[in-house]
Amino acid sequence: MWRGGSNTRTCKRRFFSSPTRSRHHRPPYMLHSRGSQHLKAMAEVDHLAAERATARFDVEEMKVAWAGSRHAVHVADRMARLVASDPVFRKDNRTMLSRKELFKDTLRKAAHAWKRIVELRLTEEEADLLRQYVDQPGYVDLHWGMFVPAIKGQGTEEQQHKWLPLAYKFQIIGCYAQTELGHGSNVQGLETTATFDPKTDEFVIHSPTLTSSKWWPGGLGKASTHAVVYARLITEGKDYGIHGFIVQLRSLEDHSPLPGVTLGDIGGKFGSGAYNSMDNGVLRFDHVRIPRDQMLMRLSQVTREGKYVHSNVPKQLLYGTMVYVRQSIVADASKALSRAVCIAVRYSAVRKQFGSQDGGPETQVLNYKTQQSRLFPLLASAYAFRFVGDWLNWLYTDVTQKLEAKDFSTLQEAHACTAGLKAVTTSVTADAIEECRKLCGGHGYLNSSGLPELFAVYVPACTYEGDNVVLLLQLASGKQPVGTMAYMGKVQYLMQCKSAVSSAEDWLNPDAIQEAFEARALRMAVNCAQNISQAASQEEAAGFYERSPDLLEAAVAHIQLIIVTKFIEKVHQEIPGHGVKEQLQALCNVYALYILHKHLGDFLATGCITPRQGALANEQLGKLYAQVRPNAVALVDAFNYTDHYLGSVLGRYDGDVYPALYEEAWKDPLNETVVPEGYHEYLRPLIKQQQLKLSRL
Ligand SMILES: CCCCCCCC/C=C\CCCCCCCCCCCCC/C=C/C(=O)SCCNC(=O)CCNC(=O)[C@H](O)C(C)(C)COP(=O)(O)OP(=O)(O)OC[C@H]1O[C@@H](n2cnc3c(N)ncnc32)[C@H](O)[C@@H]1OP(=O)(O)O
Ligand SMILES: Cc1cc2nc3c(=O)[nH]c(=O)nc-3n(C[C@H](O)[C@H](O)[C@H](O)COP(=O)(O)OP(=O)(O)OC[C@H]3O[C@@H](n4cnc5c(N)ncnc54)[C@H](O)[C@@H]3O)c2cc1C
Repeated sequence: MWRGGSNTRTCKRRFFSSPTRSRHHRPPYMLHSRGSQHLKAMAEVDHLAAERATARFDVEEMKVAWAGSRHAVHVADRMARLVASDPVFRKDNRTMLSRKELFKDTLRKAAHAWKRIVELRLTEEEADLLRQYVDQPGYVDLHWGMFVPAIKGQGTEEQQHKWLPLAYKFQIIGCYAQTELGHGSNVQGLETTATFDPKTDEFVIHSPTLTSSKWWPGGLGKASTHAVVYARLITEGKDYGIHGFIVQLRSLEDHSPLPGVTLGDIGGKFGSGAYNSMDNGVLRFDHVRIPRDQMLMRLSQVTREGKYVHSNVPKQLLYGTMVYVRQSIVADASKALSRAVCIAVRYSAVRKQFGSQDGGPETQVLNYKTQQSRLFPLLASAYAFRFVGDWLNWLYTDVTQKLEAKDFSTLQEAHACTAGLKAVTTSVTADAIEECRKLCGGHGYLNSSGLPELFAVYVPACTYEGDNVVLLLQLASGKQPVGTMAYMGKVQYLMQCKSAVSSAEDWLNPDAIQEAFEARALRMAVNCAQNISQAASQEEAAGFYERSPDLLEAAVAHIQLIIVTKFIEKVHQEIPGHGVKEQLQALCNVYALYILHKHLGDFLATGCITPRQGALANEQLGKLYAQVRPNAVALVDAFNYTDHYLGSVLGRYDGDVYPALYEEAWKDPLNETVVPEGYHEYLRPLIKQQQLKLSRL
């Protein structure tokens, strides 16, 4: 019932029928969209071969651990190669396109992707992977990611029967129109109205103020024909709060806006390329009429007479689509982070600076301890987010099944986990992409490094689907010691326990890590609760407001505990492949001890560990970095990304960075002419004027 989308890992639904399937068996380094001569040259050199030779584990098996199964590796590989080998999906020129060109390119790619999906009879799982590897935000994401899930989750069976087949075949294109100019975070503050008119059996959708204009919905600006619009339901003179309605916006004949509908794009966004491929839109309604049965009526209904009837389910199920997308955003965080880390690790192995005063080889920057201490925690975080993302997907599927059976007991836990994990993983990932840019020095600032665009396209994830601060504050409510909160049941022990760590190696014991993280999270939560009750002599809300910065930190501590716990659980499982488990163990320890080191103040202030134990954790961290070093390149190879998907001259599989950087520079439109446009208008007159002045002296 709550469910927005389907679990793509298991779904085998095919889109239409077709005679053939494509088969590609080339290794990733053959997948550049360049000429065959270049491919030949690339196959001959592997500047990272020495790095790959030092790996102490089976990379192919690590690919399986990363992807989740052999099947997942195989499908992802096939879809990535399908995209990389198709010239329509070229993206190396993206940052040089104008907004109009970029948008048209997005439409072309989406149409071509759909054509291939139908021709090759791809399953839903394959189609979604193809969408991901095309790697260009567009209306398709919102159509499949929010419009369809909203109808699935909030529509009655009858409504699903009517609307979903149209949406599945792209006979209509939908978006998710919730946010308004005046309100985004505060959903209950939305102003758009849907007033029932019993005379005509219709709802009248209206934007009463400027601030009630829908603002931001992706796909709305130019592409969508329909939207799920969130509006205040008014019937029999009473306001029943926010509900969802399916509203047609544009003609299915010529795409013109329907009467009473004003809509357009909200304008250019941060960075070149990046999220500018998306038509985030503005929408106003002037008394637009829709039939009553276009209110999404699974959770509540309005009868023909105008009576409001609420089904006996929690009203928060209305937010189900957001929960669905939040859990998919957590899975995406590990993808974005691993891309950035892959680029930074490979380039750091290629890049050399200093170290030789006599003309001998310089030092690979990856060998600098400072580079390792900045980069390896990010590598470990990528793996950590991947595994916690898998767990969250499981939790989401589980809660969805329970909801189908009218069991709402895990709803709050699922909301808290998706909200908190979305907030922490996206914030860390956005910062990490920027850190990877810096780790690549000056070349990281070039668009051809792929990092500026990756950052620009990723950073709104900290805001959309719920501002991260607003989401973290959601964790503070309704804490019952169940599920991931179960450790709170051990309050007496955790409030007074002392860590037994007495050597750096002791920090390799997962129990020691787990206990320190649990004690820290619990003590921070208890401190908050005490401070709130002290601050709130009159009412709890005042104390909550007063202490909200502390609550935020306590929420982060709780989420970090979940991530650490899920990583430890993963490593406890049976993991096949030579050395794979050992590498994951090392990365798990890097992740946990890095967080401990970074938030040492929390651990010390709450008395969970002593300053000496903190120092020992840092000592162990240094040893772990040395352990990761020879495996670093192979650990990013295990992400199994094609050069096309990475989109970075610095992150190339073959490490042949310099010719690629050089070649890329010449492709810039500024280099189309030797003498730039504007020379005769501005440069020449200036130079001549100065020459004239000088000759007069
Ligand atoms: C190329 C062609 C390819 C074709 C391919 C086809 C193949 C397709 C195959 C598969 C498809 C898959 C596709 C997936 C794609 C996915 C891509 C996704 C792209 C992402 C793009 C993002 C675009 C962005 C969209 C948006 O941003 S939408 C708008 C989002 N807005 C928000 O998030 C608003 C945030 N605010 C809130 O959520 C709420 O206002 C609030 C802050 C939670 C406060 O709620 P409120 O009710 O006002 O008050 P409270 O008192 O705080 O809460 C009351 C109560 O309710 C609980 N609660 C709150 N929320 C929830 C919840 N969600 N669930 C359960 N419970 C909830 C809360 O805890 C309180 O509980 P208590 O009373 O017990 O304390
Ligand atoms: C790229 C992009 C795509 C989007 N796509 C869609 C879409 O498809 N459909 C859709 O409906 N919406 C979409 N949105 C809108 C998005 O969901 C909202 O922007 C988001 O929910 C944040 O809301 P806001 O803009 O109102 O921020 P605000 O709430 O105004 O945030 C401003 C500041 O106030 C702080 N703040 C707000 N409330 C509190 C509080 N209670 N306590 C403490 N601090 C607070 C925030 O932390 C932030 O620092 C998109 C946004 C972006 C950027």
